[in-house]
Amino acid sequence: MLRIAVPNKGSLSGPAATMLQEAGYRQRKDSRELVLIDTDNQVEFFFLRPRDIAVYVGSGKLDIGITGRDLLMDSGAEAEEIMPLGFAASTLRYATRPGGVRDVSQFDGLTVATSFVGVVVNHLAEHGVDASVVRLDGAVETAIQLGVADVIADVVETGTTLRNAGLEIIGEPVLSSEAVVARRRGADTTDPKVRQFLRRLKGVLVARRYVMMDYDIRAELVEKAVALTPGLESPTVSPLHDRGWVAVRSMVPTREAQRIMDDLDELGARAILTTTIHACRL
Ligand SMILES: Nc1ncnc2c1ncn2[C@@H]1O[C@H](COP(=O)(O)OP(=O)(O)OP(=O)(O)O)[C@@H](O)[C@H]1O
Ligand SMILES: O=P(O)(O)OC[C@H]1O[C@H](OP(=O)(O)OP(=O)(O)O)[C@H](O)[C@@H]1O
Ligand SMILES: [Mg+2]
Repeated sequence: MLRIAVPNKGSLSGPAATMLQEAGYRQRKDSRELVLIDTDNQVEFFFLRPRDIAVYVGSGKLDIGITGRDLLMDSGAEAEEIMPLGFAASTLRYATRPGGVRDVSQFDGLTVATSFVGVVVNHLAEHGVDASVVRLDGAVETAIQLGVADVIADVVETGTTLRNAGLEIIGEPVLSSEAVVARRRGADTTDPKVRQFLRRLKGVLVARRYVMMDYDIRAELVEKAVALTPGLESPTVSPLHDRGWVAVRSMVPTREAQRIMDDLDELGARAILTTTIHACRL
């Protein structure tokens, strides 16, 4: 049985559960359930604190885990990222009061508050800066107002929390994060159970990023049309009963679908349809 760590709370837990459900796995009905066995798929899910997941995976007690890249790097555990999952995207940024220091190079002698002590200590060392680091669990933004720190390093998505706290971002991003699949460093990913799990998640990612596009086009324009919709490998072109026309079927990136439909329409394509992809294996 494959043993998988899944976030039990916070920004990662809802999207992770949705992705696993779309990949065909059973999900817990009650958020207090700690373990769930999906016998049909031969998988055991352990619902754990996002910050602890890298530790369990790094110790080898669990085969695979879903966590944030920032949490994985901060943990110092013997675990590594094997697949980005595209949700819970954020950046770790330094911030301070307007008019304060502008960049990490000016942090000598200052105090930095953060929940990501491992990442921040490494970042300061890389820049040869001698600053103190204070570990806080959350709501780090308030540390400056209360005089606990001069600078904070915190997770930023929209920037609203920082703005509301009267702080501004300074310097370059410390780290760009998103949800990832992690495994023990160097672990065997040729294991068929692990490969099947990764293939299922990849299928969900592709199904989310692409739509299926169908259209009819005059046979002499088909080369121009397929240049607009090259598909992942090669589009399917089928003859229509009316010999002057062909039907084309191709996967296109969801974000570009409307522009491609405009371009195809312009070219003379007709009956241009897009349909969502529910699941796939490529
Ligand atoms: N507002 C946000 N938008 C996107 N990702 C976020 C946000 N806040 C945290 N994350 C990401 O979610 C992951 C989990 O963070 P964390 O464990 O702190 O959960 P949380 O969502 O902050 O919940 P809580 O602090 O209530 O436990 C991290 O990888 C972090 O980068
Ligand atoms: O840039 P924004 O869109 O405002 O999002 C970023 C905020 O979201 C998270 O806070 P959370 O609500 O998890 O509280 P926490 O600080 O207690 O973790 C994070 O720690 C930031 O404070
Ligand atoms: Mg948080």
